[in-house]
Amino acid sequence: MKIFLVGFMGCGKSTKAKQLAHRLECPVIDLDAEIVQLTGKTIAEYFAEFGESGFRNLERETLKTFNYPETCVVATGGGLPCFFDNMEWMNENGATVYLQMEPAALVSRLHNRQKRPLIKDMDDEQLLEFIKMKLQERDPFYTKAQIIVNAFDLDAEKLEDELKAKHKLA
Ligand SMILES: Nc1ncnc2c1ncn2[C@@H]1O[C@H](COP(=O)(O)OP(=O)(O)O)[C@@H](O)[C@H]1O
Ligand SMILES: O=C(O)C1=C[C@@H](OP(=O)(O)O)[C@@H](O)[C@H](O)C1
Ligand SMILES: [Mg+2]
Repeated sequence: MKIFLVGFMGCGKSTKAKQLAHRLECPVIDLDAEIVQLTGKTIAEYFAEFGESGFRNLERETLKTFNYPETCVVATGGGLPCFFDNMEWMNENGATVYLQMEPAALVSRLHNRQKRPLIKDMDDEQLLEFIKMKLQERDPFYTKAQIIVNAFDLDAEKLEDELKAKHKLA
């Protein structure tokens, strides 16, 4: 079973994917990190060179062509479910979990903005407005996930229990 974690930047996908994979004793794949490895560029450099549309094309390609192990946890980038048919593809090819979090909590998690080109020059106030606007646009995609959890106080054990209940993980 492939488990895809989706949600807004800062909700903890990359962090929780590692913890969950550790509990399940399976590999973790972070699609942003795979893109960095594949291209030899940071996400910020890739955006600067090829624009957001270039990044979205490569992101889709990476999602769909990666040679996934049978069981793994996959951290997706925050925008990935909201382009092309990526969300449907994940729902058809694995289990999907939306790590949901309030805008103000997301702001408090997003200290390291330089790594994230969409928000790199924003102060807290601008970021809060941006998140409120973007979440309205993205929530309809995220909420297509099979499991929706509150990401604020989420621990990996609870997440594992939810997945076992819903997907009969071994
Ligand atoms: N449970 C947590 N409590 C506090 N901070 C967290 C927690 N989980 C992640 N973080 C921090 O929040 C930020 C975003 O986490 P990250 O896993 O990179 O999110 P995403 O991949 O969804 O953008 C990081 O700085 C990380 O250290
Ligand atoms: O929300 C987005 O559009 C993005 C989120 C980032 O991933 P994280 O959600 O892991 O920060 C990364 O893919 C890129 O900067 C674009
Ligand atoms: Mg991440």
